[in-house]
Amino acid sequence: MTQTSPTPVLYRVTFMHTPASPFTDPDALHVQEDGGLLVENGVILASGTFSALRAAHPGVDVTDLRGGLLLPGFIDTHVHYPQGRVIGGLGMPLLEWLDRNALPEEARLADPAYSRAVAQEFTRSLLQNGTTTALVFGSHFASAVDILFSEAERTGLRAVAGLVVSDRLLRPELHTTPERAYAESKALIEKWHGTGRQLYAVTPRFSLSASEGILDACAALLREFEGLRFTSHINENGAEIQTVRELFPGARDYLDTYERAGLVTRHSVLAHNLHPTGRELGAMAEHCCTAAHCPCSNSALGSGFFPLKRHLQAGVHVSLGTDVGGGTGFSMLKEGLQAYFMQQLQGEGGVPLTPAHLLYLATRAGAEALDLHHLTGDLTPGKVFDAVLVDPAPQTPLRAVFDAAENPARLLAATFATGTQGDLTRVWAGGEAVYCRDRSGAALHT
Ligand SMILES: Nc1nc2[nH]cnc2c(=O)[nH]1
Ligand SMILES: [Zn+2]
Repeated sequence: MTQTSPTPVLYRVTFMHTPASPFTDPDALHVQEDGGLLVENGVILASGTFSALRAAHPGVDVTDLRGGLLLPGFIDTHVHYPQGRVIGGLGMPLLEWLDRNALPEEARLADPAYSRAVAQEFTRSLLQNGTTTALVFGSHFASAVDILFSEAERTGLRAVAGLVVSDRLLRPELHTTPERAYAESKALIEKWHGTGRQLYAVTPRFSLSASEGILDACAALLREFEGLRFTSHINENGAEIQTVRELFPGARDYLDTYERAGLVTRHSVLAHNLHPTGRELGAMAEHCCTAAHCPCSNSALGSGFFPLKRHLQAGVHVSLGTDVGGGTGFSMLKEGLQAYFMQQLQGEGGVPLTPAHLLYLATRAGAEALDLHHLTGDLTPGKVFDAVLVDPAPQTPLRAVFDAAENPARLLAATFATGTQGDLTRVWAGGEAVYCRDRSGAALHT
């Protein structure tokens, strides 16, 4: 990635962010109309009203973004790098979808030329959707993971990613051994963990495809290297859960297959968790791990409703993920809206989500899940300037709402309800403009 400019810039724009959680703090949403954000060397130095910041910093160049709405860069906590080209495999439950749709494509990433093209599409898709940090489910091939990290670093995406490891029940070309999984992961960790914006996540695909030996190899890596993250899948689909039960007769439940190997910690993010037991929720809360909620995928694969209320009551942290390609695309706006819909559809059992909840789930909740909230996830001074500008073009549905809005809260609600990638015109990662689209629709970066 190119160096950030050391020259300070004062951005003039209405901005919103959630430095706290609306699930616990009713005043979590901060709205600054006609705001100012002073950014230098990629870091936010000061924030407030534009007029106050202008008075305090009269000589600084101003970038005028009035008419738009600035939000923190989105944080997608569950998205599969090798599945961008198989979005849209509708009409199948999880295990059939994996066999027929996802795994044949994942096998193609053995070819570095193919994986480079996919990595470029993937990083571009995330950035142009305003996602500046992602917990990425990598590839089964070390060469493809290396290519992903180099593309992420080149484009400015903060990827928390790793080699996906499995040793049974997928396809032979996707299987490895505990020894090879350990050795290949270690080499990637030594090259990429903490390099630039990149971090490493130890990633067994799911217990269904992982022997105890390979889970132990994952645990050895977590013990050996500081600050690694861990991610996998859990409790997504009835047939999957039943198979895991049969494969691990000694485990108390699905979580226990990871827990007894020492894989469930503050740095663990488990995707889905649609069908948890009370014990699993209690243990997840105790270990301070996160459930990544992926509502578009849950709907597309017919996996079920996410029991958000039970997670919150148990004290389990929840973040949001697109789960491309089980999910339907890279938009965290669409994902937030689908989360809202699915809670609405649960009636009394659902949690009524406000636009502040959706913004929190799409930004700060992900930063907390990844233990990166000291760096990103909101726009308070001291944070890196990871941000996205919503600035709908004239004569579009969202522009009509923006122009008519009587208060800024309406802008946020409408952005989630009807905003698309086409309404996002600029994205910054670490203060650098990594995506920019002019009014004609031409992409100027990435
Ligand atoms: N949704 C989803 N669930 C999984 N469980 C194991 N692999 C996958 C995957 O690729 N997508
Ligand atoms: Zn997934």
